[in-house]
Amino acid sequence: MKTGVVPGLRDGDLLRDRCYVGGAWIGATESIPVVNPATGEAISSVPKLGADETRRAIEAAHAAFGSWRNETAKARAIVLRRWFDLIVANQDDLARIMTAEQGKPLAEAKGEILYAASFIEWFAEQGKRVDGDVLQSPLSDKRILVFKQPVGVCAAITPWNFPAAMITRKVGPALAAGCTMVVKPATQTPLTALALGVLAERAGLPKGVLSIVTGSAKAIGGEMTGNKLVKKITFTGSTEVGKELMAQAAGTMKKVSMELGGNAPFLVFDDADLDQAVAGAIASKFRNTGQTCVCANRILVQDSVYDAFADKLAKEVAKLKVGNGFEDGVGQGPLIDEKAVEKVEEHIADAVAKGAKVKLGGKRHALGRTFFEPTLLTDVTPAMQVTREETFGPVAPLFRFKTEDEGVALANDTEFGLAAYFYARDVARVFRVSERLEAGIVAVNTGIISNEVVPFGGVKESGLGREGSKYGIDDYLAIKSVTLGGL
Ligand SMILES: NC(=O)C1=CN([C@@H]2O[C@H](COP(=O)(O)OP(=O)(O)OC[C@H]3O[C@@H](n4cnc5c(N)ncnc54)[C@H](OP(=O)(O)O)[C@@H]3O)[C@@H](O)[C@H]2O)C=CC1
Ligand SMILES: O=C(O)CCCC(=O)O
Repeated sequence: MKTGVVPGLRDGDLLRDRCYVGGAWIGATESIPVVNPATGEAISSVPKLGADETRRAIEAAHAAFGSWRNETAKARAIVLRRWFDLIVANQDDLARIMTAEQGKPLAEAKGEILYAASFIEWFAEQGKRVDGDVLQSPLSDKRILVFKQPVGVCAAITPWNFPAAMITRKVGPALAAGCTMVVKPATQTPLTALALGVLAERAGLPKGVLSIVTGSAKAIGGEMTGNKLVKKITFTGSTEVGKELMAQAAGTMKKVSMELGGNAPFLVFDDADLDQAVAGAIASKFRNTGQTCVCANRILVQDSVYDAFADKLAKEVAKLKVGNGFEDGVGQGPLIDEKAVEKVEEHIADAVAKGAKVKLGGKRHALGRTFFEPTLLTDVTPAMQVTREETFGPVAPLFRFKTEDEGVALANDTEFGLAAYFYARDVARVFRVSERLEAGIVAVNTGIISNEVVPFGGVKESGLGREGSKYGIDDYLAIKSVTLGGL
């Protein structure tokens, strides 16, 4: 494997063009190129696997389940801790692989690697705290116990925007709980996933406990959702595909977790600290060049502070440096592909046609390809496409509202309910609005909500289940009651 396409990579062995199935690294007759979105250059290729290889991975996971579940939680935690240590030790190389295939700036990629590692460390510990229960029996001759047991073989499908963290946020709790797992990473970012697989193997994870398959989404997804050995499907990605997978999984009544699309409101009330609100808006809106499901998608600003906020925000947006993620000082990398750029252009064109004004940016960046200018739109109204759909790009649309009730109603006027942000200083308002926002994740006076301790997940069409946090392991456990009679 040539490593020059990942600048500065020290351990070339991390860059794999094979998949990890049942403890072996396998190829296929067909392969899929992996392209650097900043340069268009092919980095490598990965095998185009299908249903047969996925079935093999599932069968290996099934075979491994018996012994993995019977290990003590402490023994599993020791292996997971070794994996965590290796991820941290190799953070620089992993980040370089990620920047090459995903485009995000190197510093942001390193941040994601540590974020990803934190889920392995956290769940290694949490696994030791999965306790059963003894319930108060309503009958004097009976005792009622509760066991918590691993659900079994799990299958995960993950997106390209967080090539490491979306995997570890699923694998960490699954393996800590005693489940085994087959992962299908996004076709655009499989190399980070495979590198994590290399480190899992080095950490001593038994064969079959974790497999990573790349290839045809429909064939792999079809096998994962149809195979009776799989007891749980966990997915992060678009709502459209999530619904499809959920319908497919219904055939064998699998447990499902869905982290789907968002349309996050970001409210700025008249009592907000505007400088802090601007900093939060930049952090939330422009993280990963606007390509996260928790990015602020609609910035709703109270009338009396609208102009001041817009001016302050424009000054900060203008400072964002666009470029190849390997260059120093770059804060905004490329978008993932041409289709993503077209979606951003479509949202801007639609908004402008309906009366919005481009305060800053608004077009492809002079660097060409998939680079886009950080954009600020004002006078945006609910009639515009950007109000309904996730833009998934560096566009900050500013809406105006008059009263708290109107702001909250606008914020909730979406079928999505993942993240919601607001800036306010009045304590009563902070409580009121936190309670009224229809979202799984609410951020008050901050633009960043992601760490291993916060429960992550949505309501409405943003999905089901919670990842990370002390609750995240529950999705990988089945509760069994045991009633003892004749006492
Ligand atoms: N909630 C979130 O975190 C994310 C939301 N999105 C939203 O979705 C939009 C589209 O992004 P996109 O990458 O296409 O998201 P998708 O939902 O299409 O992709 C996410 C994952 O699902 C896989 N997949 C796609 N189709 C199927 C299928 N029929 N069966 C099984 N697996 C499937 C993909 O595989 P493959 O890569 O092989 O196609 C990938 O691994 C974005 O613009 C954004 O709005 C996108 C990414 C993350
Ligand atoms: O965009 C996503 O796919 C969700 C991950 C973002 C985060 O964990 O903060």
